[in-house]
Amino acid sequence: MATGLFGELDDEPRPPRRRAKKPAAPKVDAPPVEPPKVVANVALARPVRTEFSYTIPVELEGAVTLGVRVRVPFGRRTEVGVVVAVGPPSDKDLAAAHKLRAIERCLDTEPVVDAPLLDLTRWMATQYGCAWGEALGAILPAPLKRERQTKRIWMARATEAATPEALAELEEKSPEQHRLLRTLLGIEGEIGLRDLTNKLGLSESPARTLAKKGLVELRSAAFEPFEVGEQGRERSTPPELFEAQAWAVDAISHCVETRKHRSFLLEGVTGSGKTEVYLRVIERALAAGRSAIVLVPEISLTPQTVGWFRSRFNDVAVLHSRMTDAQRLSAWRRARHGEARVIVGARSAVFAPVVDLGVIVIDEEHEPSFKQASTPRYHARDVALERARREGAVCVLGSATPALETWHAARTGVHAHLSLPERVGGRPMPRVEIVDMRTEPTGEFGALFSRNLRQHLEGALQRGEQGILFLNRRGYAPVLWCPGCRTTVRCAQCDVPMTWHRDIDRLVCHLCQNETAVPRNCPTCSAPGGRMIGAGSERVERTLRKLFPSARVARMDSDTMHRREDYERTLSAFGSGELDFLVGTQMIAKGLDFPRVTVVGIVSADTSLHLPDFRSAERTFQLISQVAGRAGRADLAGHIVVQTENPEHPAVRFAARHDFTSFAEAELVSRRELGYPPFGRILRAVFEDEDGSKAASVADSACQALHAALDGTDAVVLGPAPAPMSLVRGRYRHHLLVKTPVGSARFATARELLLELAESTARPRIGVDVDPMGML
Ligand SMILES: Nc1ncnc2c1ncn2[C@@H]1O[C@H](COP(=O)(O)OP(=O)(O)OP(=O)(O)O)[C@@H](O)[C@H]1O
Ligand SMILES: [Zn+2]
Repeated sequence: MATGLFGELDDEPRPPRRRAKKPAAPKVDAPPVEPPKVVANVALARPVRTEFSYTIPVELEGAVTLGVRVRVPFGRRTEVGVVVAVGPPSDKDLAAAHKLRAIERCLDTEPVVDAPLLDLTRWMATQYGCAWGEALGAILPAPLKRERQTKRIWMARATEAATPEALAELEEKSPEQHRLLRTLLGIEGEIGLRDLTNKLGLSESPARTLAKKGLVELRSAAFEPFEVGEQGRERSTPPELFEAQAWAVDAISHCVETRKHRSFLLEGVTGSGKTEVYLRVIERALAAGRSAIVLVPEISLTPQTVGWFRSRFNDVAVLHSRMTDAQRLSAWRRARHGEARVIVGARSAVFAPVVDLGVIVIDEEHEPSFKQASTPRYHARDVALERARREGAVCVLGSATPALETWHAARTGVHAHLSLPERVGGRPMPRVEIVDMRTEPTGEFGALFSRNLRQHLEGALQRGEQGILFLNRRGYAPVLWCPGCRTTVRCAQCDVPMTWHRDIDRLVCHLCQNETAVPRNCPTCSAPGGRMIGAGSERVERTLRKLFPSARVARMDSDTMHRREDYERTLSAFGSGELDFLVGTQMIAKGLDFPRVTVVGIVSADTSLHLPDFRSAERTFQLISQVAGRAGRADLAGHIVVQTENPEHPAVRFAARHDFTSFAEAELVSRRELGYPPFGRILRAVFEDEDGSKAASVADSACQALHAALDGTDAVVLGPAPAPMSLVRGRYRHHLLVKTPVGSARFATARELLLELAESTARPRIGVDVDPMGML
């Protein structure tokens, strides 16, 4: 039985990186073998940066070509890999000719990866320091990574027997079953079991046990060929372009039509009609016989966004993380055979095997979610630029708040800089008022809703308009604090405070999803009277309902939105005016375009301001601008209220004035001084182990090795130090950073050193992140 090609499913956690076992050597008295004339190099998804040579049996000659998947023996098992080269054996192969083993089977009649994509994955492997096979693993759809495809999935629902009593009984005995059943009880109808367990961080076994007990019904269902936003989209007639839009469309399309590779930054304020520019460029790319890929952050893959594309083009395929195997494979095949010429998707859609790629659009290009958090840790923007360059395509990076890297690149001529400085129809940007929460009287609602925000919400409610309230934190209160011993209740597995979720009356760890009952007395000093401090989206929702008892309110965060249907239903209710206020986390920050929204409240602008990350000001600026951009998009004027305890912070002040340029200029000055991107490059290594001292000591020796190799050069080694998240799921975490100027040869030196260490170390687990987007 073959093990999964590149791990079973790409969203499952990867096993710790270990040194791969070399195939067992045959007995010494094996008869001498004729050296092979031709061997195949096969990339396997193992964390060793090398390919493996195999001989090609006669019956497979001709079938084994570049880019096909093959099954090969590996150690005592077999694995599936991709053929990346076929040719005469190397000297190394010849020296070990008696050890070469033969390919067992060929799984494809035509290559699954074409030559340009094969080259692109090799570039990725070098760039991000992973095995070629691991990079290939990122581009193939999950079903192709397994030899056998699953055709059915499990749907779960709570049964009649799942009464509150039955649920309460599980609470002590089996916290995992309790968590699963409780969540199921909160869902109307059924939900895909894998979606649910992935989200809750559980295996499928609690579900099976619950099914045996009769509390959960599991139904095996065939994949349904349903896609987002497929139904009921009317063809829409495109509006006449405004001058700035027309100019941008022409500049970009000209390159697409004349097959000239070029990259563009399309900087356009929120509501300036960037999407219309993408649509027109794609239209012209299609007319020129070429294909298009549109990348959006997963979170904005809303029916609304997708609908815009479906309403214009016939052959759109959508790729997102919640698709079933069959849907993903079908979209991928349609792209490959030229049936789908427009692909809309999240990060990994950058690899869609379209025919004659003409343009890649990255909307909200500054979003950190374009960087993958696990191996291969690629950034879809960088991959898109590289792919476009290799395939003679055009890359369009669109944003109201470009990443400083992108903006700097545009300023220095790397990207052509196009801008849409005004909102569609000359509408004014919404007025932003900053409220200093330190001076706001703390009454019953004061800490959460300033007088100013209350007034605006009240006005909107009276006029029949709508409001959006944003707080990037879920739960009711993020901290349970004991005034007796001045400690907070923390997760047993992670070094973070537990969040009180009032709807379920549990304390939840946001890192590992563990829950406990709310203790009556302080677990540290046994004193009663713990205080719930701070606020999350649940608290905002409850307080809002108290403030405006007649208002119709919905909350959108990952606790209330379990399925795509939930999300779609809530948004469409909001769109059709069945709701007055929408409360939510970053789930509602972007992409939404509702004409009746006139008030937006940012309940606290401070959540991202004090993160230990050099991008915290940039993130804060982006979040405020995006959320603010949801208001006043049609004929009604918009009001934004930004509540903060840091009203003087440049990120807050400049965002309130919609002044990206001044913010970027100021921020770049400090980036330059500190040698951070875009002026410097960063490498980060994280050392994780259950044994904290082991993680610390290996991090320490890694640092010494880096100092020995780099001291006296332009590279700076920082650390080691405990990572900001210093304990997660029982693993202690230490990290170090290497900083070099852009273009320094030392960057590669440091990367190699760290990668070699990571490959040769079983414990602690060492993760190396090239150009990291986060420092936690
Ligand atoms: N030329 C045009 N004429 C009339 N309406 C337009 C035109 N271009 C765009 N619009 C409309 O203006 C609204 C805002 O456009 P769009 O959503 O593309 O802006 P955006 O720049 O992508 O905004 P955001 O960054 O906030 O998502 C949409 O409802 C869109 O249909
Ligand atoms: Zn935890």
